Amino acid sequence: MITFEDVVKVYPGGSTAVDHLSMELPTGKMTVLVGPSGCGKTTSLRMINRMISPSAGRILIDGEDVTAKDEALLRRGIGYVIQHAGLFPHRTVLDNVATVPVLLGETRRAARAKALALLERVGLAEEFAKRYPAQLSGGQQQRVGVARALAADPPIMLMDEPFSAVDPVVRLQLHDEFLRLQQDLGKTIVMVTHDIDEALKLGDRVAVLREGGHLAQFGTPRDLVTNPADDFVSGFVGKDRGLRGLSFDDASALPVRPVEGLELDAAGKPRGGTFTKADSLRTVIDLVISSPTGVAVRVGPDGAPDGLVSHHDLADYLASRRP
Ligand SMILES: Nc1ncnc2c1ncn2[C@@H]1O[C@H](COP(=O)(O)OP(=O)(O)OP(=O)(O)O)[C@@H](O)[C@H]1O
Repeated sequence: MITFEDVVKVYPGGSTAVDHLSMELPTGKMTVLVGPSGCGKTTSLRMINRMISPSAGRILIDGEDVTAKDEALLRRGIGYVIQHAGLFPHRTVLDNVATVPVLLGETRRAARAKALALLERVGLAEEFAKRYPAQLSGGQQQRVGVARALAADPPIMLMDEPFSAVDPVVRLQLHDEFLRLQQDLGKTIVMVTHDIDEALKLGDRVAVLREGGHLAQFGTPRDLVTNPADDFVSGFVGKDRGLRGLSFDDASALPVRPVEGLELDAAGKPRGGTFTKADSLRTVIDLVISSPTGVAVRVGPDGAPDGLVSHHDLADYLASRRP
């Protein structure tokens, strides 16, 4: 666990970047710091690995004050990924990733084998290994940045706007890949973004900061959407809060009608969009709205249709859930 205990940062010249920040970031989870420009996100992140020192208060990792640790040892346990990836321009992709394991004492051969495995892990084929960073797209560079941060296998990863320099389509793809990766790795991740959608999608916990380095709310994405602490948070989370809230509930309790006279394609699968019990209610609503027939088809684990939902069924179900 990473604990912020009443942390304050005042820069020379008097601007308060972080104001009495207290929060607990759980081990093995991803916590996202989000808020408008200048609210102290990057400053808070960099105090964790001591690139910046607090003016007051303490930051603890598993109960130990970071300032009590040897700085080099501390950083070895903390990977760092930044916007534009920050790769070494004159080293190949492979060497960018292999550098840290070599510094940590691995043989060049072992480090390269590890680097290749990591590149594959983040979705880069072997052919990219020999290229230089300038010969990659922004999204590919970002993947190399993540692979490089993972190379020392640090328990903690700090990520400062890692996905913001890539276009929106690639960004969504990177999000999904990253969520899958994190499911396997279970690192303690702290990520900074100014994009609330990114924060709500990726964060197990989200810290919303506001101007002057104040913590407006700390909670799960569901907490923020369904129970915003104040007008600032509800304004930041957005106007479609009601709809967003439905992305946190799955369709397991949604009643379905029996499947009758459903048109199937040659493979015996229903035409159009389908959902499973694990999909969110928001997904089901979207399917029903966009379906030419006005119904969405639920399928079982084998892909066979096992129920139908119409506009009316959805409206009735949502009405029945009202407190
Ligand atoms: N080295 C510095 N010296 C003086 N003031 C600084 C310094 N670094 C940051 N600040 C100020 O501290 C405040 C917080 O900055 P910080 O970079 O942590 O914000 P941020 O939320 O990460 O912003 P952004 O989203 O724009 O990157 C800002 O008002 C900034 O101008």
